[in-house]
Amino acid sequence: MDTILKAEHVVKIFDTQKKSSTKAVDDVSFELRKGEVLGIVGESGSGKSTIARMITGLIPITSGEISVKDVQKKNKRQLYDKVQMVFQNPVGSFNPRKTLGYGIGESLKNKGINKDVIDKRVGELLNLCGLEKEYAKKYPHEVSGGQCQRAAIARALAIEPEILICDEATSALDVTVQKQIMELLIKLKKEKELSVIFICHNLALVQMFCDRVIVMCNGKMVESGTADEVINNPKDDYTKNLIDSVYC
Ligand SMILES: Nc1ncnc2c1ncn2[C@@H]1O[C@H](COP(=O)(O)OP(=O)(O)OP(=O)(O)O)[C@@H](O)[C@H]1O
Repeated sequence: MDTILKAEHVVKIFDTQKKSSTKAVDDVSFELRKGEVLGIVGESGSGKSTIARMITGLIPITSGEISVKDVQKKNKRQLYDKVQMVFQNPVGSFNPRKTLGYGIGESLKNKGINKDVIDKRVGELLNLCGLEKEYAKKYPHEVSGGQCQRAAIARALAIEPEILICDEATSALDVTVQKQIMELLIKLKKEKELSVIFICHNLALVQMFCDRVIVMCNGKMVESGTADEVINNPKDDYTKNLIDSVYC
């Protein structure tokens, strides 16, 4: 499988005050292959979201490098077209005064695409994500959390990115809806060859749906491998504890 994203010796230091700083990510290297779902797990504060924010260019990298295939260094426009992100709180991520359809089509409008084409595309995107096209007329507060997360995924897919980063995107949803959203991501991976980075606390979901997993602890990557290897046969003590705390 082709490598689509490569992180090499990535470090992120946050300077909180003059005398104190936090090494949120410490010498992390990994790669994402085309059409795979890569899970990132680890306790709260272990650096998972910081990795996601560096990949999308929301925050700068202190040292090391993250390269995305066919994206020139520091070209934010190219990066935005290739990498999209979905967050934990779908309702809050939409403008409450605008319809879901408006939110889904906004990036296309910004590209100068005409309204009829956008409306058609929004309907297709909603269908792809398991919602009827009538949902385009609804407001974020008029739909369930799971439906809103589907709409958020539709919005992220509007400009046909190759990489989707889901940062705790299922965490606020109940278990059945979490599984449905994961099944949608797997469908998109198969149909669109989408590569997904799935940041999640739920190891059972990660084992079920991710191809490979990396485990973060205090900013360091302590283990990586296939989901089955890491979860059924963890080598690192931290991973063992993480798994025991969930399954015991
Ligand atoms: N903007 C910031 N300024 C200072 N410190 C930060 C900032 N953002 C994150 N940190 C710190 O970096 C570390 C890693 O945070 P991060 O949000 O990446 O963890 P996480 O693994 O995603 O946690 P969670 O699972 O709770 O979302 C934490 O110690 C956090 O307090």
